[in-house]
Amino acid sequence: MPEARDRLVKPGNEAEEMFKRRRRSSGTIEIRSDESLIVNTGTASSGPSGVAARGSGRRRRNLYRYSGGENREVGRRVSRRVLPSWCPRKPLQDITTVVRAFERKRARLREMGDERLESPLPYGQFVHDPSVSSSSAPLGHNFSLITPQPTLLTKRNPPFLGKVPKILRDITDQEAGGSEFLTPEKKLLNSIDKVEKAVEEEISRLKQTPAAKKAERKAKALHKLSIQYGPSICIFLGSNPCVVASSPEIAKEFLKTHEASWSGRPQTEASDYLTYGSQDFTFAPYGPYWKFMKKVCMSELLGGRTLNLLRPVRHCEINRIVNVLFQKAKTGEAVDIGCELRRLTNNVISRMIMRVRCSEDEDEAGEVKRLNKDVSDALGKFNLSDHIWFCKNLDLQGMKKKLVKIRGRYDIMMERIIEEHRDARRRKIENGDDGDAEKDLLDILLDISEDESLEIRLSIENIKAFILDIFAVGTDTSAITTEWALAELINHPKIMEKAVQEIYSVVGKNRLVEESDIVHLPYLQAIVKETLRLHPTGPLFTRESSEDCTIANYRIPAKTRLFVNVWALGRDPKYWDNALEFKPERFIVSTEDRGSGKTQLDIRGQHFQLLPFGSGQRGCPGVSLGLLVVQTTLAAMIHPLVCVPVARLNPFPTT
Ligand code: HEM
Repeated sequence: MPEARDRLVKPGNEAEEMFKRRRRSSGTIEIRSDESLIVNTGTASSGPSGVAARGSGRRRRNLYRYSGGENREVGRRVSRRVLPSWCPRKPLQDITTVVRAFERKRARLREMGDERLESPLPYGQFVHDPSVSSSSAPLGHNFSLITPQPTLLTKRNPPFLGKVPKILRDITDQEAGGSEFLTPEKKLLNSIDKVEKAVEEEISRLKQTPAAKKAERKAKALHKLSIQYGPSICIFLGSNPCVVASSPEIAKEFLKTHEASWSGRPQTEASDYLTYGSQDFTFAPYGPYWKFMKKVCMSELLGGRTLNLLRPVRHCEINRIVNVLFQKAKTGEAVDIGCELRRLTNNVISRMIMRVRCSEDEDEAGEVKRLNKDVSDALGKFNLSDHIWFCKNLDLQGMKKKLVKIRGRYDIMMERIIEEHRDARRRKIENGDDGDAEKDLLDILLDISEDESLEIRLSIENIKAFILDIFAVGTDTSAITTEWALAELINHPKIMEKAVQEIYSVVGKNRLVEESDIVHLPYLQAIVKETLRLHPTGPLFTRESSEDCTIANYRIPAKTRLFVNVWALGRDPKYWDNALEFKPERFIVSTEDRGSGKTQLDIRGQHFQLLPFGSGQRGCPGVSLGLLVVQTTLAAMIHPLVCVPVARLNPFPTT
């Protein structure tokens, strides 16, 4: 942190002067519940820079603003961007006030016996690492997996989960004792370094928030609007007209009654460029090419036969994650569950497509993972050029440059992988071996592209774009669903207990759950459905109209965007009793219920109050794969085994 150090080396030891000045001031510091600090400077108060503050003895409004190193009073024209009066004259030069304030708040909370200090953990298996802030990730970032021990249930969490407060506390501890040999400057430097590092870490974590989680926040905001204005609302995103469907009836109108008009997808600059001009599947316009790919997907690529063929790949990856968790539990190490789950789904998809794992130690695999992340980020980012017509060619956010780089890297990697596959295929043909046993999705796509009898010939761009699609939509979705399911189970120990008992009764204690067990685990299936109802990973899926149509008496022009608010549909009180409660039992149909004509709620798009995979022709073609991965992984993670089998990491040889 060279700049901070430079600031401190000033003639006349300015930092020490400031320490003294601060000690002289008799002001008290209050802390608001949102952790912002306010100085109550007493009757003859003066600000840190010696400028008198107006009024006295009251909570003061922020009257000082940082300008050219001085915290000056700004008078009546109070700027909205002002620093509070306790703020030091130069940023981060003296943080003792901040540190002391946090100390006081801690002491006050201790006096009050803050309830949060007393809260027991929900379930013995997972302990939240208090040093890490909670985030939109259902499990936060770090969870320690601990072998179930009843005593652990009483372990207490400290009041604040944020990392920065913890560091500030450490700094005060450092000040309190043991560091008397350090000069004030050294202490300050250490503190500034620590705070800066922590803030940088927090920011980079925020940046890593997957697009699916950001989408959930948007869905919540639109839900609030729909409560006020009704189930179908029209909004403008820049110059683009959009409609939002927030009730099952309206969703049905769009997705079933007028399905043909709403089977397109809106294009964005990112989707168009990364998919070689929408030559993929997800963003392809509704037409003959899309229909051909849909047929190929359902019969070949994501159909039952291919899924069976690639079952060992999934089994092996689930085995691996169970091993990792078990090893870490033995040593008491913290596990970032979200990260492990994303690694699992990345590996599953990557190995199913091209036999390459996404583990960090292999160069190529690491690049697959990084690219996947960059592509998801680019596709999920709000781009002004997509919404404001005069920004179209300006590239104000530097998006175009980023896209060119990402696609360049992707081209290089994919061309090499395709070439390797072609070589392997040639060798196989020369050896007279044309069996299906070790075919991956890329092999199947190459077979299709070489088949001259088909109505559409796939180009290399089509293949590359399709693979990019599957990575973008097939990895995070399954990982986040599993993470949410785990979070719900941790918060509902009785449901967890019931699920574990069910797994015991079907699988026993000596072997790992397999995909073939899932049909015999109805309660586990219900848990996953309930998770998808409350936490759909596609909370707001989009379509675009190809022609004018009239819905709910509103005339909607062609090229209007549709947002289906799946998040709101799953909470509609008209369809769900105690909609906010996590209750898997609502998906269990007893024999008596069946006798009285009650049927299972369908999750594949027949019931419009539950659309986690969309609906109709354009619905998700990866439902079966997604459900298999989520259900089996969840079952394997909550199933306490007597011994954990050693992962066979390579059932299929990598090319
Ligand atoms: C829990 C996991 C998953 C969820 C919640 C999910 C959800 C969705 C949703 C909501 C859509 C939009 C549907 C619509 O417009 O009606 C979609 C589309 C799609 N999904 Fe999934 N998905 C999951 C897993 C997967 C997997 C594993 C794959 C493939 C390997 C996949 C491939 C696709 C594709 C290709 C589309 C675009 C379909 C089209 O435009 O025709 N999904 N998914």
